[in-house]
Amino acid sequence: MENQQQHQPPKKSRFRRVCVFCGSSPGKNPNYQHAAIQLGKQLVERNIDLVYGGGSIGLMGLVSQAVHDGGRHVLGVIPKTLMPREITGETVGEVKAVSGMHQRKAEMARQADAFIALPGGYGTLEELLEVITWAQLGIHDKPTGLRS
Ligand SMILES: C/C(=C\CNc1ncnc2c1ncn2[C@@H]1O[C@H](COP(=O)(O)O)[C@@H](O)[C@H]1O)CO
Repeated sequence: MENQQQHQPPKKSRFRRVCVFCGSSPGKNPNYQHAAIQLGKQLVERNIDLVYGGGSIGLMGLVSQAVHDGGRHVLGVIPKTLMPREITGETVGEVKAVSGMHQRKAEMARQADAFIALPGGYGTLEELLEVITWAQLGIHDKPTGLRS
């Protein structure tokens, strides 16, 4: 049984790169941090790369570290002005600096095949609602999910 589990073929996904929106804080409930790490590991298990807001703090830092540690590509998209606030220490993967918040969202949406939102604050909510309304307007037809 143990051997069978070790030799499971990798799970296949129709998505190549998924965008994750999540909090720049770790949140009060440890389940949120656990969910961020688990989501990162599930992306790795399915051979899916990550695009996200580029921060190294909070849940953003946890999910990006998990994907990077698992050997998948991480693309962080972040406005230059937010770097001192949302990046502390080493960054993981590729960091793309953009000129503003709108450019960030547009670039994340362009790069992703689907969107997943984890717990977060107003920023996460804003990002999630924007991609939902873009879908409503027919700007994209990429699936959007919420892991609450
Ligand atoms: C300021 C502008 C628009 C409205 N605000 C935001 N739009 C997009 N992303 C945002 C906004 N405010 C914060 N963020 C980012 O969301 C991430 C998570 O933040 P949270 O509050 O911890 O959930 C974080 O990277 C924020 O930078 C101008 O168009």
